[in-house]
Amino acid sequence: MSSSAHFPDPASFQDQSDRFVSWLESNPGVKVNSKILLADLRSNGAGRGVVARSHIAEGEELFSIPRSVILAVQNSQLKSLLSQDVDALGPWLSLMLVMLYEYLQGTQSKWAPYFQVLPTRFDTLMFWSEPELRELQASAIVDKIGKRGAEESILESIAPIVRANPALFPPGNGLASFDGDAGTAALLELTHMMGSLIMAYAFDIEKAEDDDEAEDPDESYMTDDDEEQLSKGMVPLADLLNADADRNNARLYQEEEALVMKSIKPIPEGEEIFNDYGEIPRADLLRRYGYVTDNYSPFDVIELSLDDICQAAGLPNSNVESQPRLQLLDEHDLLDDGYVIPRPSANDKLENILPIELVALLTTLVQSPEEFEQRRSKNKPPRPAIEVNQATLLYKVLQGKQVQYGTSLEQDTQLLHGLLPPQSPSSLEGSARRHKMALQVRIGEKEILHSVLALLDCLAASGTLKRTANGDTADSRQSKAPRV
Ligand SMILES: C[S@@+](CC[C@H](N)C(=O)[O-])C[C@H]1O[C@@H](n2cnc3c(N)ncnc32)[C@H](O)[C@@H]1O
Repeated sequence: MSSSAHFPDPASFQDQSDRFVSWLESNPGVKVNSKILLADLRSNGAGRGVVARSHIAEGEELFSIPRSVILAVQNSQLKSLLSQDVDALGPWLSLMLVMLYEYLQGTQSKWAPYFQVLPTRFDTLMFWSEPELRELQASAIVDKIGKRGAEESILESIAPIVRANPALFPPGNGLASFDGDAGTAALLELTHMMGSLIMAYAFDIEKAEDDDEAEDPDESYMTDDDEEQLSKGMVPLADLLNADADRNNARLYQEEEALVMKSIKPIPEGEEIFNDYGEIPRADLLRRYGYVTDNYSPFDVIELSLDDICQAAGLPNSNVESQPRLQLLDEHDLLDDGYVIPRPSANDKLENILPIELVALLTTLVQSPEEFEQRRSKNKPPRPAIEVNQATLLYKVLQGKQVQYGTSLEQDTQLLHGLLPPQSPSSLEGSARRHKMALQVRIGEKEILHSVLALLDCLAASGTLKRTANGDTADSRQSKAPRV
């Protein structure tokens, strides 16, 4: 998110910031260091952010937010107004319901000035149209958006509570109720807004007696197993810090009475104060936070699906029940739906970047029938190794993946350069901005495909690749060997 278009009433942007800070400071116990400033960073494409007014030393307290100010289930009145146990909904849905309640209270809500600075529109993948999503081409991220699952949970768990309590959840906007098609659409829109805010803004809140460091808001949109999860809360101001990979210079500490943001290095005057969202591939950054910067490119990955690997190996399908090779791996907990390969860095060797489960799968798939039967009769998984046949199969999978993207790395690089002058990245809005971010994501993934193929080429050229034990050559079992 970046621009005016994401915020309600953008003409009052600065007033809203000022009112928010005044409201925040009016809460007993809140402390805000006078060396920081809530800044308008829309011209950089970064919405609001926190900036150092003057030099800040390492370890200085930037602000302190008492636990009672956090927008969370335990601090909202809703719990006492409903007969249901709100906490039983789990961390995501319970906070979503509470935020919906507080939002619909309008100015009556304790957090009204806080809602005024939160965006109402997002560039997270949940909100991309089909044509926009197609720009991500073969990126595995497209299958991880989970919009349908989220809507099913909302309709199953949240809608009945909302509809049964119209006095607590007044629909507003000329809508008589949250029933019927129009009501359901409005409810889904509002709950998606709350879900997206939780995904990009909320923190996992540790219990008061725990004094450890904060977790970053890094969970996917309601896709986690809710068991054993910490409760979630919206921490005003702490969530107005942006992040930019290695530019992290502040951290939130969860103390007994308050959540305290401190600098973790000296911050010069005028510099932005950044939180840490984690080492996230740009595809995931886009899914969760709706933005990308090049600083995250070292964390890009590619994901190869089990289906694609099985297909390249000539298996008719990837059903565990009907494929004994997959069954054997599954029994040994070595089977996955997808295999993630990180971006190789300068001196990385192939064996350092390929997950062991992927090598085990490749090894199983290239074994001769006799060899496989031998391992299966002993109920032993294969000994994972990168030999000629495995390398050849991997090569074929990677080439197949390249084809799925539809355009080449060179074409995409040209497209990106043609989009806009690099010095004005934030001048793009709406679909054009999404198009650019999709290009950045798919370029990152294609670069990894190229690098891994190059590593395979090097390995083949080095002459160190072993042939498999049964003497099969790569060419006898696979259609195309690595270029040697
Ligand atoms: C926790 S909020 C930070 C406050 C946010 N900028 C705002 O104005 O409300 C996270 C959101 O900020 C934006 N953001 C964070 N870091 C960014 C960056 N380095 N560049 C651009 N946008 C960023 C993304 O839209 C993300 O979803």
